[in-house]
Amino acid sequence: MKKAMFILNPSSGKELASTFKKRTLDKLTSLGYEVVLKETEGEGDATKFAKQACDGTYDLVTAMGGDGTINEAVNGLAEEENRPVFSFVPLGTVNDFARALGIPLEPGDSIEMLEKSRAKKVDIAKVENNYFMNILAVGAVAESVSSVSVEQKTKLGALAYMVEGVKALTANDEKELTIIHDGGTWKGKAVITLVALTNSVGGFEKLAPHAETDDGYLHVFIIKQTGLAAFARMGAAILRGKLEEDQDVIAFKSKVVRIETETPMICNLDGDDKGETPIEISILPKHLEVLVPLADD
Ligand SMILES: Nc1ncnc2c1ncn2[C@@H]1O[C@H](COP(=O)(O)OP(=O)(O)OP(=O)(O)O)[C@@H](O)[C@H]1O
Repeated sequence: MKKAMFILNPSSGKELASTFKKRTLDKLTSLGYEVVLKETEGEGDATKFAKQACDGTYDLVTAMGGDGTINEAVNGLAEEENRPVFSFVPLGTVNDFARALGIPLEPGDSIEMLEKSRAKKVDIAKVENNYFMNILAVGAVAESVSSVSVEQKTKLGALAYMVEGVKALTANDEKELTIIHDGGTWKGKAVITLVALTNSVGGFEKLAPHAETDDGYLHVFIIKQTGLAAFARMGAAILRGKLEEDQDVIAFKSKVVRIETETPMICNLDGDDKGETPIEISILPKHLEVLVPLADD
């Protein structure tokens, strides 16, 4: 019999988890899995459980929760040799990984999808001992995201990030950076540097339109200055999928990126603060097999 571990964060998505727990259990059982249910109680649990699922006896790990839980589960799988196939039911505010993979954002639909799915090999990125699937940010937005409170998130959802992001980006707080990449070294002042793996960043599905989940590259955007006028212009460019054409943006792709700053700066990985500069980011091509809808290419 096939075996699946179902990792569930009961606090995710305004308690939606309890509503969808039974449906997920029933679906996995009907697909022929013996299911082991693991409910998280706090930070690190999803990572610990996902690691346990790499003991060679599991075929599938299904995680249900927000981006935080999904990221934790991927971090548990990333280092292990016997990685089961991964799937997830998104219950978050933003759900960038789901958007990028074409996984339905409605939890019921993403549970149904398990029945008509295929395993796709996707890239993840590594920064020291941490892994991310969507985005690393250094600079204004990274600092601002860390200031969004749980209450703000619950009340305002993605808007909370927008409010803090706008505040930070319009402040035009430039920092001296050195970015070493496959094509050379860039030195200069920037407000924020983004390293994206997927097209969807912060819910904007066209921020990095050329980033494919399995293209083997880190997509770097250095935003040199913002201020109110530039911010409005870049906002419009993001909606058209043309950020890289903006006069104050430098964009390139690379397999390895090293970011150095004059003073240590917070790094935000998929929405959570993890460490400080200097950092070296590398891509692990097609490292994780994820269940996506059958129709997705
Ligand atoms: N039983 C629990 N009760 C409260 N918090 C928990 C529980 N289990 C895990 N957590 C915490 O929940 C957090 C992850 O929450 P979640 O998966 O909803 O991600 P998120 O990043 O807040 O989602 P999003 O920003 O997409 O809404 C982790 O910080 C983890 O420590």
